[in-house]
Amino acid sequence: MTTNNTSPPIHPATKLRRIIEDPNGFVFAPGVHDGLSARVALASGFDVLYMTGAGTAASRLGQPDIALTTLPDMRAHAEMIASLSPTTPLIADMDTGFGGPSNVHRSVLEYIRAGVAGAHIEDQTQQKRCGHLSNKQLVSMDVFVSRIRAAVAARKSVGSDFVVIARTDALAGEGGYEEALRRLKGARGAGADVAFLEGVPDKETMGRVIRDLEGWPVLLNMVEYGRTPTVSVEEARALGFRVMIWPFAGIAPAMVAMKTAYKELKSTGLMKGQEKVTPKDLFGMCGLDEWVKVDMAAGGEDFRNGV
Ligand SMILES: C[C@](O)(C(=O)O)[C@H](CC(=O)O)C(=O)O
Repeated sequence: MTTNNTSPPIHPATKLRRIIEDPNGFVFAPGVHDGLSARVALASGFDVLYMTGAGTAASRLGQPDIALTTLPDMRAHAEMIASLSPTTPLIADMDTGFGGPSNVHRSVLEYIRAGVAGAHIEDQTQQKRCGHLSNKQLVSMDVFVSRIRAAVAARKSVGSDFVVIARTDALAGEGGYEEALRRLKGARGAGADVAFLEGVPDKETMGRVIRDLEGWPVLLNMVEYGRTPTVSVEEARALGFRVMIWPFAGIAPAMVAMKTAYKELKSTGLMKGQEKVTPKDLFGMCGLDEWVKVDMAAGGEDFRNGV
């Protein structure tokens, strides 16, 4: 009998679930909005990534975060990002789950097949909008809980450790905090793994939700210049949050850098003052060396004389 000493890599969903189930575990994920941002985040040492839906709408479609992205858009984007480092957990935005329980069920199976480790599903209506905009419309608590129930059933149906994150946008609605808490507790009852209170307005509410959901992992959405005051990773952790995402960490600075560069090119006809980036630097960031190794290992000739 032959033995194989190399254990198979741990599936990223299992990795994520283990961190979340460890009472001292903490997940800290930067937003990535496309392949390049994912590459840069990985090269910066992040070991969990967050695919922002707002950033996906902006980078893939050039559109605002107002429900224009469909399941195929989000799934394809997530699959591409997850494929760049198949062992790194990717948490992805799943908006409303894209319909009724059957749609949510199917969306979760699609994300699992795409290699996504976990996703958040919210209680806005189908025509949702970014959680940091005004006049959001909510579905009833029953509809929300049925979305979560469908998501949990989907992951269980394929024996996946996929992490289901229940997001409520109810804080901004008429029922305020009490209604949001009721919804999160309902989602917990339906088997969600993590609570996500969207648009937390102050530190007092941060502490309150942690206390009120004691024993259950809570996510902090750190959208800078949104409704939530900026807190550091250390502070979030000290407050008791177990997951923290920074959705705009890549896309906001990228937009600023592009604006500056395009403006300069348009007005001066030259690109000056930028940090030097050669084509090889860019391709190197995107895995050129690994592809050269793949080619050589297979006995290919393509890169024998260098690139
Ligand atoms: C977390 C979020 O769903 C996202 O798409 O990244 C957004 C972020 C944003 O648009 O500010 C949200 O909070 O709704």
